[in-house]
Amino acid sequence: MERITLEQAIEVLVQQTKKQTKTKTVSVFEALNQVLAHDVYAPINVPSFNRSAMDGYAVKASETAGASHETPIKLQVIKQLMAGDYAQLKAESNQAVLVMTGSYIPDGFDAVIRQEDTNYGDEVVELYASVKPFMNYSAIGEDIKQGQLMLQAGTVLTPIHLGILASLGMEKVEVLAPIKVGLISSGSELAEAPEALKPGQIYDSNRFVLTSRLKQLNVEVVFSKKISDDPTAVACFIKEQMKNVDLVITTGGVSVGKKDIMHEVISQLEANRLFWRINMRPGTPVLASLYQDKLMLGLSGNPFAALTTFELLFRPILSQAMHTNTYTCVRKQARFKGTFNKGSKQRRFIRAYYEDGVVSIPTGEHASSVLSSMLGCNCFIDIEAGNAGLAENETVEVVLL
Ligand SMILES: Nc1nc2c(c(=O)[nH]1)N[C@H]1C(S)=C(S)[C@@H](COP(=O)(O)OP(=O)(O)OC[C@H]3O[C@@H](n4cnc5c(N)ncnc54)[C@H](O)[C@@H]3O)O[C@H]1N2
Ligand code: MOO
Repeated sequence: MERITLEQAIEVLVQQTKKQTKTKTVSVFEALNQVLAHDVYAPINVPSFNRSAMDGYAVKASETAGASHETPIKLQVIKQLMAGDYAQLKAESNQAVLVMTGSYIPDGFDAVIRQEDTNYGDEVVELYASVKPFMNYSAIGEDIKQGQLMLQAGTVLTPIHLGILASLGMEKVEVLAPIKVGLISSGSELAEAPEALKPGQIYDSNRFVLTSRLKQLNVEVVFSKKISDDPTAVACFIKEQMKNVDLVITTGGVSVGKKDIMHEVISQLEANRLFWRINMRPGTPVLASLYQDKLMLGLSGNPFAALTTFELLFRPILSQAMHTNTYTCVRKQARFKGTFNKGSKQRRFIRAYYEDGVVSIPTGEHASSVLSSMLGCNCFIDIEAGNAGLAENETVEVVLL
């Protein structure tokens, strides 16, 4: 089978991804990182009344003209309104209302003079400065106007979004149900703590990286299982579990070795192979298939390869499923700092750190089998096929994580 490009692979995967149709209603408190199912229009004005932005006195601006320490103006204080108080008043001439920051400003008053510019009077207040109309006055709807489109369907909810929903008095919100993913790391060499390592074994790290990454992306991880290199065991497990998930991700067993069992798994399941091998390093031998009309994404077992192909392939799938492009990797041009001498016949992604238009690479190993030098990295540099290496100050393209 011909190797395909990364873009072709993404296109095939996205085409086979069904959009999530299930929604659920959650409390705004629980909605962090979930995808909004519908547009939200503001049901109320925020604030829903004219309010004071200062501790002071609500006045009519025109009645403060010319006030100074030499020529104070006296107003009658007809009411004291703390934040949360309300009173229906009829403003008459030369009157003021003592207000606090956040207090309701009764109709007829159009500005607030801060208390520092007064004698703090209780019944009569002396003003030592004038104010312009709407000074220190936060008008109804200043923050949000009733009827305004506030949040669009497909928004991945952040703390600010939740604050906005809360300020609109919304207790619950309808979100897309997270998609369900099952994860399998395959390999007879894989151990898991507290098991002691036998000679020839390594601890399974892929499952921990990918499961936690899926959770960060608000995906429901239905199972996360380590299985030995036994194609029948893996096929049986997938057969049994496929009904519970929207997609299965596996790591390991996709290359050409005797124990690269995922080819046999696909054949036992009679799944439909979509592609095998992408023209890129790391992670070349990605094996994608369709089983029971659902995607199975077989990633390489090498930890850096598994992580890279997960980010590059799964995020477009998730964006498609969740009706949003928020998960899609952001690309930027950057100035390369350092040197990278490894030439590359194939397109290559290397781990790096991007900040303020400059990208640098870690000093550790760049091998596909090495996870630790990913520490502190926040992007990949996308290096085109045939590149001889990277030179200082060269402009490169980075994919942000
Ligand atoms: N003769 C050839 N050999 C290999 C080729 C090739 O074209 N011809 N391709 C190489 C490339 S490139 C890659 S990438 C790997 C892909 O191997 P697999 O995806 O089949 O993965 P495994 O062989 O199962 O494992 C590779 C490596 O990663 C370790 N591993 C596996 N699972 C985990 C895990 N969950 N946590 C941590 N480490 C894991 C495993 O022990 C191996 O060391 O094939 C090359 N070979
Ligand atoms: O494709 Mo592999 O480059 O070693 O991860």
